Amino acid sequence: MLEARGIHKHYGDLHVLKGVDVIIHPGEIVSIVGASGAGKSTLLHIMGTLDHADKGTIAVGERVISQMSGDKLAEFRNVELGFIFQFHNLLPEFTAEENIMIPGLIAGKPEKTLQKRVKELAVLLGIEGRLEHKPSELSGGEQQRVAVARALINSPKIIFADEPSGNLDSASAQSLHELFFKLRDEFGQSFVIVTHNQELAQMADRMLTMQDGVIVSS
Ligand SMILES: Nc1ncnc2c1ncn2[C@@H]1O[C@H](COP(=O)(O)OP(=O)(O)OP(=O)(O)O)[C@@H](O)[C@H]1O
Repeated sequence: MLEARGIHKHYGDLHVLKGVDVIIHPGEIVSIVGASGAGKSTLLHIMGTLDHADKGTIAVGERVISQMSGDKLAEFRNVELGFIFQFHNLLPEFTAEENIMIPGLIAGKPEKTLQKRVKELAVLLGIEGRLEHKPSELSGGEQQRVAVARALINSPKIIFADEPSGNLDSASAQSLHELFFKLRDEFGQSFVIVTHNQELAQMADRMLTMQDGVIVSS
């Protein structure tokens, strides 16, 4: 499904990724762990095409996405990849429903189709009663579920999550983690998750441990 080969990244003199290889299979939940500064978020961003590698290739299915750029890459990212961040990055002036629809509107899908999909996702994620509210009127756990729905709206091949439960209390974190596994079990959704949460990391199908810019165990 996703194959990253020989990924190198420098920030100035800092050699952050030193030849990283990763394969993500369909329907797999992979966690990435390691000490602060090991390069986890940098790797996640490069796999998700939010940042460029200095060297190496990334392919999703048959497509070598590391060679794509501009509008083509933006379109691919919007439709085929989903993202969940620690701070959900919801737009404060829009309702939960509008936030969830945005990647679908960007992809040019009809509003009626999107409204139907939002309703289905909201029921699945347990936020059906919160759709008319703005992010500031939602709990942290609800905000993160809205972000999960937004990541799912275009049915992406892979969802990349960077510390998705880093800002949640332990009960909300646990229920978010259970949701990831439910989405995997019911729909075969793949996830790549950078986390300091040991419980989540251990629950994953595979755990990649990074140290000083390389994967030391997988
Ligand atoms: N845009 C940037 N410019 C310069 N240096 C950067 C940039 N982004 C990350 N770095 C540096 O690259 C190294 C790896 O950062 P990265 O965020 O990938 O680590 P991490 O393993 O995700 O850490 P954490 O667990 O603390 O989030 C760090 O030393 C960081 O300071």
